[in-house]
Amino acid sequence: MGRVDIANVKKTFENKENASSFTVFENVDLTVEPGEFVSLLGPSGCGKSTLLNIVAGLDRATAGKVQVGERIVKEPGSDRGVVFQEAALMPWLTAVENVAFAIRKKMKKTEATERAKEFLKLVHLSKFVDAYPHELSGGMKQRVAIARALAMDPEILLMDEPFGALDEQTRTMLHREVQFIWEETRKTIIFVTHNIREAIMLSDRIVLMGTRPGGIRKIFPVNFPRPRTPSSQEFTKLEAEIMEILGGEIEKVMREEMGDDFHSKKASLLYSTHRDMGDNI
Ligand SMILES: Nc1ncnc2c1ncn2[C@@H]1O[C@H](COP(=O)(O)OP(=O)(O)OP(=O)(O)O)[C@@H](O)[C@H]1O
Repeated sequence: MGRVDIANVKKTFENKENASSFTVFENVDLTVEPGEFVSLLGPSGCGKSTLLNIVAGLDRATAGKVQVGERIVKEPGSDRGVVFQEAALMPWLTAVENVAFAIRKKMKKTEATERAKEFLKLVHLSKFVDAYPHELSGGMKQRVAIARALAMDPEILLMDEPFGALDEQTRTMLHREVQFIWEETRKTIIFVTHNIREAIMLSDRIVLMGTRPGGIRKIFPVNFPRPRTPSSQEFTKLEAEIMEILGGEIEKVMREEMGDDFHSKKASLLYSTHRDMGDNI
């Protein structure tokens, strides 16, 4: 239950127009234990979303295999709930109707509504069950999306930069929320992020991915207790360790994208400014 095995996975995208191909990553091996919270962290384009989509069954691996428990992943399934950066709620339905819609085939309407309310309570939205998406803030919409994914009772929750589009304050609040949900439900969570602090705040382990060649660079266990404080010594020490490798990966990406315009000093300056602002990188 809830265990994810990613074995020797490779992903190549074919470009039919110019008959070329591009391998995003290969030899990716990762086991996520039941109830574990694992973040995928890495520079833009290293394939975090691609890997998550393969686990979700929304994309196929070119080689290797992904298993959830004993089942080989070939397509999306109710054992895996996905939350994306945009909540993608149906604007003509209220919060409770949005959540109930996702489970209405499995049970009677009244039961689906009750269950939807239960999960909106879990994400602390009881007061907003009858609100329409346009009446909700970005953070609230994401909480509805999380409630919708949880209402299907998946073994695994796959989250693709769920807070990437939100402001810092809302993101901090939702970190607490996700931590609470994870502690309450003990779902296995795989969480894609650009943000080192977010990864350290939430995860049991952080999987650092890189590019050219794409793959896993290093896995960092986060061994200190929650709730975690970014100013603590153990937090900043781990942040610096991760940054050391991630900084090099980001420079590689920038060098490739900017060609002759690239200045390594400028890149590290830009990077540390973003870091000091607690920003995404
Ligand atoms: N359908 C596709 N066809 C061709 N190339 C693709 C496709 N989807 C993704 N890619 C490429 O694969 C690489 C990995 O993309 P992916 O979105 O997984 O990276 P990422 O690490 O999640 O990036 P970001 O953090 O910017 O979202 C990128 O170079 C991207 O352009």
